[in-house]
Formats: sequence, C-alpha cells, structure tokens
Amino acid sequence: MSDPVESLAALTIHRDLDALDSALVHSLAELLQPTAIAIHRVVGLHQTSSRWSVSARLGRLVTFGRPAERATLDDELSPLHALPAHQTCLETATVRSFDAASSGVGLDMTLFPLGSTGGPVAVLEIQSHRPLEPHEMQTVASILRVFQNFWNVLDESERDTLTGLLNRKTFDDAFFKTAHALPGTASAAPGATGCWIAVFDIDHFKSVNDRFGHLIGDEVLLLVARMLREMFRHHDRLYRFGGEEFVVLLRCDSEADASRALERVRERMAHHPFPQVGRVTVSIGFAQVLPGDTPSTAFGRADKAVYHAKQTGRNRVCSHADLVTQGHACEQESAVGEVELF
Ligand SMILES: Nc1nc2c(ncn2[C@@H]2O[C@H](COP(=O)(O)OP(=O)(O)OP(=O)(O)O)[C@@H](O)[C@H]2O)c(=O)[nH]1
Repeated sequence: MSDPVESLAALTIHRDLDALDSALVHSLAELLQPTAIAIHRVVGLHQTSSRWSVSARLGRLVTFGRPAERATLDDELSPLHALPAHQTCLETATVRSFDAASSGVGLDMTLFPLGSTGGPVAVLEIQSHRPLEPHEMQTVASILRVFQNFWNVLDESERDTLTGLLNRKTFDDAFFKTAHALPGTASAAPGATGCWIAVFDIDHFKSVNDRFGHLIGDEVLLLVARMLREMFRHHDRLYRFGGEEFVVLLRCDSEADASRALERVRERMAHHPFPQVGRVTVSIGFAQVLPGDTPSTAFGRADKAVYHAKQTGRNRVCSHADLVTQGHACEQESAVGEVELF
C-alpha cells in the first residue's frame, strides 16, 4: 500500500469536481490495487426519477455479471433500484462488504457511502480478488472524510447561494470543455452530440419585486430554478448568471430538438401557478455553440436572441439562427473575439 498522505496531497490539488472524483479513484487504485473502482453519483431531483451515473471509473467494473458501460443519456442510466446493494449503502449511509459468492459480480465488493452536507449522494465501489484488510478499510474511510469535506467546499464555491444552480464563475471552464468536445473537433468523443446555449430572462421581474416584495421575488427565482432542474437532463448544465437571468448549456442532436426542449420549458413556466404571484413568463434566446466559439461569442448570440424575444412580445423562444435567416442578425457574430470577454 503506497502512502495515504501522498494520496490526500494529490487529491487536494484539484479545483474541479469532475477532476476530484477521478483523482480519488486514481489515488485509491494506487493504494489498494483493486480489480476495479468507481464512483456512482445520484442524479435527478426526486426519488422516483433519480438514477446512477458513473462519474469516475478505473478497471473493468462488473455489474450484473457484465462490464458496466459509461452511459451518457438519462434514459440509459440505471434507476436506483437496479443496484440494490448500492441503494442500501446510500440510504443507510453505511459501508457494505460482500464476498465473491454474495456480491453478484464474482469478486469481493466493498461499498462506501459518499456524503455531502445534505446526506449521502454517491457510492464508492471497490471490486477486488480479496477482501479489504481492516487497516485498508480504515485508511479508505479517513481519505473519504477529507475528500468529502474538500468536495463540499468546492461544490459550494461553484453554486449560486439562492438557487443552488451553478454560478457564472464556473461557466467559462465548462464551456471550453464542451466546445472542445463538439462533433467535428479533433477531441470529439465517438457519438458526441451538439451543444446549444440558451439564455432565460424572466419577464417583467421588476414588477414582481415591486408588487410583492423581494422575498416573494426570491421565491419565484427559486421555483424557476427548480423547474429548470426538473425539465433538463442531468448532463445539461444550468447556471444563474445573476438577477433574473439563467443560462443553460444544452446537449442536443439538432436545432429542432433544442427548440422543442426550450419551448416545453417556456410553456410549462407560463402555465405554472406561482404562489401569490400567479403567472410568470420567461423569454428565451438560444444559439448553437460552434467550434472556435468563446463563452462570450456564444453567449452574445443567445443574448441577442433573448433581446429579440423581449422586443417582440416576451414569453417567446427565439433562435439566433432564425434571426440570421430573417435578416435581424448576421452570422459573423460567431467570429472569435468579436464580443468582449466577461
Ligand atoms: N428578488 C430578487 N430580485 C432581484 C435579484 N436580482 C435582481 N433582481 C431584480 O430583478 C429586476 C430586473 O429588472 P429589469 O432588468 O428591469 O427587467 P424586467 O423587469 O424583468 O423586465 P424585462 O426583462 O424587460 O421583461 C430588478 O428589479 C432587480 O432588482 C434577486 O436576487 N432577488
């Protein structure tokens, strides 16, 4: 077993949550030399719609007697009950160990709950040809305590305090990661889907504050954020950019798919009875993220489209591509460096 202190030092170099999960998996793999190791995170807001998503994995992880695939779309992720031992580990927040005969995967398997401030949110799975020794279990538990504290600090720094959505500060990094993996780019993964950026702006929000007060205004912002989380897939990234403006990075196959998803959100919002306030509508502008875009060029196009939606009646979804076709905007707005970086 290599040095646990070195493992902790390697972990705490990272400032990115995805990288932190991978670093944990790598550190523990070096320490324990297991057959496979993975972190299963719970995604989705509600018990019924929650699913497992493998956020980091090393080795040939076996589930149900076959290698696990890293699924990318919500529909392809397993519901919680598909991994009953993992679900119990999560719900009881206890470490669970299985020998090769009882694990269901033909190997020894140990499951550790991973918590956040609100309770367990993930399970660390270690598969090996031998049971973990008591001193190894103790070392893993200690590393996980540091990992979780560090994860919580990073997670909090990436989120908007009112809504819990990602904050603007984290947008650029996520944008560049997405833009570098777009279909047609050198680093695109096989089967990569396109990406659209959408800007949501609540209509006449000042009048909500003026008529009902800031507390009710905040409540509206919270409800809008929750509806966005419910209506987008877990791999779509949701941001509050401040005030009543929200931004979504949306993975879709086509402009028509993006438009349909956004139209669904607009419509649901417009029909939702907001307590005390009644009807609240949003204007939405969207644009395809193109290879070579910077965060500001892509945002600038979506922002132009949302401005058009406001000018033409609000409670509308407008595409920048349509503005170009109709002569309200020009394609050159995609040129890198044309819009100032924020
Ligand atoms: N309650 C609350 N209000 C906020 C917050 N941040 C910004 N606001 C308010 O959001 C309002 C935004 O108003 P405007 O930018 O004039 O836009 P609008 O009234 O939504 O009008 P349109 O966008 O043109 O439909 C302002 O009154 C801000 O004070 C917040 O965190 N909480």
